[in-house]
Amino acid sequence: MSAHEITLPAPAKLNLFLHITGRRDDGYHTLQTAFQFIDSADILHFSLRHDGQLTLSPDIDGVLSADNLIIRAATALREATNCTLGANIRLDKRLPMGGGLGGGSSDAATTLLALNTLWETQLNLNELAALGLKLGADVPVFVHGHAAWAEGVGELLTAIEPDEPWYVVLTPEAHVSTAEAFRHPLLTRHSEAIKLRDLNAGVTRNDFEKVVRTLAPAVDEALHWLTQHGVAKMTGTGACVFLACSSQGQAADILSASPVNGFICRGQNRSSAHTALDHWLRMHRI
Ligand SMILES: C[C@@](CO)(OP(=O)(O)O)[C@H](O)COP(=O)(O)OP(=O)(O)OC[C@H]1O[C@@H](n2ccc(N)nc2=O)[C@H](O)[C@@H]1O
Ligand SMILES: Nc1ncnc2c1ncn2[C@@H]1O[C@H](COP(=O)(O)OP(=O)(O)O)[C@@H](O)[C@H]1O
Repeated sequence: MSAHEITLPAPAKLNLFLHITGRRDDGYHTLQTAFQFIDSADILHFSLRHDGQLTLSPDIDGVLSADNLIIRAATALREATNCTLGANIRLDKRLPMGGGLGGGSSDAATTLLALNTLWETQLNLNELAALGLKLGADVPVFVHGHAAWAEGVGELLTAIEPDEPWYVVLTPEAHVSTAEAFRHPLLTRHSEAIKLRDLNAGVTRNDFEKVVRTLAPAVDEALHWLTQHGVAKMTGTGACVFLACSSQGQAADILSASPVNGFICRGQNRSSAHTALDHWLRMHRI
């Protein structure tokens, strides 16, 4: 393994709950949520270039390379640090897109972590998270790499240690635009703020569920079906829905009976991107 190359995962997240508590003057909504990572991930491979060029392959259908959060993250890091190096980046896209699993944000965070290492730009995690926040509200939690209680627009983070259960995640055939969900007239925008200690008191929900169920009948059906087995929730602005299970076997059984496609995975409080980066740093004795 050369010090000019690094391969890191970009894990997905679940929003264990999501309450919208208000709206800022700039139109953005304030929320409370809990993020936990799962062991399903995209895989990104980076190799250093000295000529300043940035390449990404393969393309994602429908996303211009310049709009890809990977290229945007790399460019933001280069500009913030006046770095003149470049990279060839390979993306093995495994996560469903636009499903509330945060794959694009996680790809951006993994890119910041990987290139900050290869380029030796030496930003700390707070500086990388601030850069990431300009790309998307979910990027900071992936940069910090720990399950978190989040407030603000998702950037005020407190590390938490929820259980790490097996989950069934269903991926209904529906695309829900985050912007459309946020501007829906029937969205609950003023949920009462709760305290971190109330997290496990059974009082949480995802405030987007009501509007997304009307916008996307496939989400409604998936939630309806999964609820027979326990407290099912949607993640982010959907479309994916999930259920915590008591064992891997129970998760597999529920998935095999499901009329909707999906996968099973394990909750993780530490991001696999950080675990892999630590391993790489140890191998290179940095
Ligand atoms: C609600 C979450 C929970 O994780 O949803 P998912 O994207 O994961 O489903 C995120 O915070 C989503 O944040 P982010 O991914 O940055 O949203 P973007 O796509 O950039 O936002 C699209 C649009 O939604 C609105 N928006 C977004 C975030 C926010 N806190 N308030 C808003 O009102 C804005 O109009 C914004 O222009
Ligand atoms: N590297 C990337 N991976 C996924 N989506 C990306 C990426 N770069 C830009 N996008 C855009 O971001 C949108 C949201 O993607 P994603 O993060 O997968 O979903 P969500 O925000 O619902 O969790 C995609 O539909 C796509 O247009």
